[in-house]
Amino acid sequence: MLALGRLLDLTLAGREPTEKIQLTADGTRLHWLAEGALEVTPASGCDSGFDLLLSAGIHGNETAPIELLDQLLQRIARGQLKPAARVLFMFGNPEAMRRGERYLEHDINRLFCGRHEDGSGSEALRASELERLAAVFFSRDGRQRLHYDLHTAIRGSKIEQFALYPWSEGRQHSRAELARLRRAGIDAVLLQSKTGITFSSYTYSQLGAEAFTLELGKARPFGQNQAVNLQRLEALLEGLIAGAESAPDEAGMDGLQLFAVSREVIKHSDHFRLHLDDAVDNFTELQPGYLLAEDIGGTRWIVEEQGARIIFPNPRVKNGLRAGILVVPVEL
Ligand SMILES: O=C(O)CCC(=O)N[C@@H](CCC(=O)O)C(=O)O
Ligand SMILES: [Zn+2]
Repeated sequence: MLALGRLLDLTLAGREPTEKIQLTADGTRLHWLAEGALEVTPASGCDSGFDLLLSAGIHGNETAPIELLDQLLQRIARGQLKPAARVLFMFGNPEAMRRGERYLEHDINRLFCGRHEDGSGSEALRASELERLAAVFFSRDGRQRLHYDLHTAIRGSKIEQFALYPWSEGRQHSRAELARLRRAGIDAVLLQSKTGITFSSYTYSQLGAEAFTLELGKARPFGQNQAVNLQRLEALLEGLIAGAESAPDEAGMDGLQLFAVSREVIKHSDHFRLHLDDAVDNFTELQPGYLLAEDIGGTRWIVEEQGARIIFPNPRVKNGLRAGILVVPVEL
C-alpha cells in the first residue's frame, strides 16, 4: 500500500511524510496537504465532477468515524477502491486525537465561521487552517459539493445515528440529501434554523456545499467501536467515492424522523446547573413543566414544548456555549 494511505498512523505519530504526492497503479493521486489532511484526485478521465469532504476527529476522542475514514483511505491507497470523486480526508484535531481527548483548550467545533479570529492557541490556528483547506478544495466551479463531518456523542442516544443539517439564509434543506442520509442508515435529522459556528455550518453557509454533522453512536477509545454499525454509511461513501452510488429508491426519506430546534440552552455562568443525570440519553423526551436548568440571576429553563426532547446536554461546556438543545418533531 502507498505510504500516504497511512494518514492516520502518520497523524497519530505526528510525522510529516517525506514524499507528499503518490500515485496508485491506476493513476489516482494522493496529496498530503497538511497534518491530518490528504486530497485524493481521480485518475485522468475518471472524474465524475463530485467533490466530497470527509472529516472526523474534530473532537479527538470520537474514534469510530476516524477508523472508518482510515479504512476508506487505505482501500484507495491499495487500489481496491477507485475514486471518481475528488475527496478531501481530514482529521480535525490531531493533538486531541493523540491524547484521546475531545479538545485541549478550546472546542474546535465552536471556532468556525471566523470565530477562530477572536480565539487563541493551537486550536484557533487549526480551525483557520481547516477553513482554508476546505475553501481551496471547494473552490472549483460547476462541481457538486458535499461535506460529512463525522462525530460520535458523549451520551448514549435513543436514536443512535442522526444528523444535524445547517441553515443559511435563502437556502432550502434538500430532500434528495435527506434521502441520501436515510440510505446511509441515518434515522433522524435535526434541521437547524439559524447559522452556526461548527465546521459543517461553515462549509454549508460560506462554501455553498451540502453539509452535515453526522452523529454515529457513542464516543469510545480506538479499537473499541465494535458496537457501532457503520456498514450502511460505509457502503454509501464507497459509492460516492467510486461514482457508483446506488440509485435513489422509492422509499426516499421513509422512516427518517425530522426535528427542529425549539431552544438552545446556553450556559451563561459557573452557577449553571443542569437537572439531568449523566445517564440520560440524547433524544429523551421531557414533559412540559420540567425544570431543565438554572443559571445566575434566577434564569430557569422550564420545558414548555409538547414532545420536546433533549440532545447534547452538557453542563461542563464553557460559559457562553451551548449546554443542550431542546428539539421538537417537524415535517418538511
Ligand atoms: O455529545 C455531545 O454532547 C456532543 C457531540 C458532538 O460533538 N456534537 C457536535 C454537533 C455539531 C453540530 O451542532 O452540528 C458538537 O457538539 O460539536
Ligand atoms: Zn464531536
